[in-house]
Amino acid sequence: MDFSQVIQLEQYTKAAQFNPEKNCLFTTGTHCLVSQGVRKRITLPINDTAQLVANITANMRDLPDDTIAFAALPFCKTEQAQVIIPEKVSRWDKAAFNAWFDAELAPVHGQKNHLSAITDIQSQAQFEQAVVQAKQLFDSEQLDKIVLSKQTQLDFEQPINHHLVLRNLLQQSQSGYHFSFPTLDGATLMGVSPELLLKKQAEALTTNPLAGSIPRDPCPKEEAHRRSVLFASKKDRYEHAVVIEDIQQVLSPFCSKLKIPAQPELLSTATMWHLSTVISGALQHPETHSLMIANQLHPTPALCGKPTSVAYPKIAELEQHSRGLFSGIIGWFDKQGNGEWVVVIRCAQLYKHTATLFAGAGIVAASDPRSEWLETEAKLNTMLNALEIKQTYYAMRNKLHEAN
Ligand SMILES: C=C(O[C@@H]1C=C(C(=O)O)C=C[C@H]1O)C(=O)O
Repeated sequence: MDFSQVIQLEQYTKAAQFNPEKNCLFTTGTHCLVSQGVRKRITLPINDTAQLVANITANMRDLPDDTIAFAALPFCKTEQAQVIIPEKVSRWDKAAFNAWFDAELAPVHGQKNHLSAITDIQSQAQFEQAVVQAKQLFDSEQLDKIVLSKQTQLDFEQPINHHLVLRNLLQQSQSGYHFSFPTLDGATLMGVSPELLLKKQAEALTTNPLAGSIPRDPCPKEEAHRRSVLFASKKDRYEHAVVIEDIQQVLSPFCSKLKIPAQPELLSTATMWHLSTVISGALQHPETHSLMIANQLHPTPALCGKPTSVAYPKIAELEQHSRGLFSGIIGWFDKQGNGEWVVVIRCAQLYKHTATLFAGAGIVAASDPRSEWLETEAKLNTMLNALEIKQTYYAMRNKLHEAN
């Protein structure tokens, strides 16, 4: 599917309205893909990439040529990918979808989300302690970088209003890749990722890794200061360089051309600044499936560490919980293997009265444990804003802090 071609705007009928608890959504650039119905739902192991692609190809073989599927792959290679092949996928202009969704939402505007409790799966002290422990690993020179994350569970008085959260995500983050995916456990994985792992269209490849971050600030003067601090930060430039080096190693064997800018740029989301590099390439074999490459890039050192084989088991040890789909990858692909994959960050798993939020930060030898914790707090703001609970969240946090 080539999104550079003119897209026909399809109007939904009342009977086929988009429901975040049932349908998949993925936005990219100025377009939005939304699913209707489920033709097939499958789970597939991801530890063997060639087998994964063979399984996917076999499952799509007898389907019409214009079939599009959505999938979410977990962080951990011993877990399974969830694939949804819908009955139908509509392609919308993103602004038109946004306006339509907002208008459709009018009757449920009143149903706000009221936060009742916060449960940290790792406390601030535990997270900072894990950073200290990780820094000791750098001393023994086993590791260049490791990404540590936390999960926070938020409980609400009523079941979460999924429509409202998605509407807010679409409106608050104009750029980025919005996604909504109904997972097998009955939850909805919803968020807006700023990070493109891979876009593949015929022979053309693009990836846009982010690593090295600083929270945004409402004051323009402070904002300008933060941008220059981030751009000049040796610690963040190193964190970023480790990712670029790894991606270059994975992509080179696939590509006849690979263009990697000599230095990163700054990219902003609604809440953060990041160091960003847009890498483009041409494939030697244009028929290579996007997942063949994406599953080998995943997890990059932006979400895991370097070397991957050392960072991977250390993450399990230091975080002491499973990431599940968080920091995995999510995207769409067509029968020809074209597709787009983004990393599962700035998101939440919504289930009945509960939202589980995820945030991580890249740790290198020069990391300061408190700053890394604050970075993860700032990264939660995307979802706190979308849930419309930021003020209550911080008020409750302060109370918890005082009580301890
Ligand atoms: C892990 C997250 O973000 C990742 C880590 C980053 C960093 O360490 O600077 C930046 C972007 C992402 O690659 C997250 O948002 O939860």
